[in-house]
Amino acid sequence: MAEKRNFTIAGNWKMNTTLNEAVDLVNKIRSGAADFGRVETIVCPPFISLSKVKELLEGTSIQLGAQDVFYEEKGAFTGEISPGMLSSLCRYVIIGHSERRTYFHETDDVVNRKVKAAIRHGLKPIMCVGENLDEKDAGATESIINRQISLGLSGIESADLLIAYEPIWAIGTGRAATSAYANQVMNYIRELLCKILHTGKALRIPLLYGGSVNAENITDLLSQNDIDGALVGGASLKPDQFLSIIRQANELGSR
Ligand SMILES: O=C[C@H](O)COP(=O)(O)O
Repeated sequence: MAEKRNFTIAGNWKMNTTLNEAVDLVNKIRSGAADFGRVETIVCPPFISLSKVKELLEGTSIQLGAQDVFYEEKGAFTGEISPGMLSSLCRYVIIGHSERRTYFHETDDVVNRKVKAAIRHGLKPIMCVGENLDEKDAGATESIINRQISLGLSGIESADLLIAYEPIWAIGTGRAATSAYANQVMNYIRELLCKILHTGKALRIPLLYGGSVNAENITDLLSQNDIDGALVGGASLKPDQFLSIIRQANELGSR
């Protein structure tokens, strides 16, 4: 996808920031990000801060995302948040992050239901996939990705979504995948999407890389043909780092 140079940079704040800290963080990002118009910048704070962060982002081009959503519309599901509750607040929602798959036992079927529910409500899912270290070492990366994408997107024809490839062994470890490795897997994902969806649709789906992305490795990663952006964890909590990542994406997109 050498011609596609409108990058997407999403910050996943995970379970970090109180309401006050979220306000402080978004104010710093907002004031620094004004000139980076070629980049679709997304911040994904915890649920409790979505409403306030939405207010603070008004008048900017920075988009808001949630970190999860339930698939039911409403009812007796204590602690859950429905797609209808989110759709008036955010444009994006992360679904199937490996931390949810690992700690909250989310299956591909649950991920699929969530993706369908989000799309039904006009939210853009950022569906996460990725192999763990044992799977990588066993040479099973492609079969794991194949399963997660085929089942996660089962019955879905819309291209209004993003895929985040996050090798689990690279998340929060400071050891990002090499850009060549990430691009190879993401090229596989692109080809898989072309088989599952109409090719024209598949080519429109942004593929984000996630796993120890920082200001030092972002340009190298985004220089790869099949990497359209990044899902950033730890570095998205540091305004200088996050702004540097967006700035570099903007510069690369402007060339
Ligand atoms: O959602 C973000 C990813 O899990 C990456 O996190 P990280 O940048 O801290 O490795």
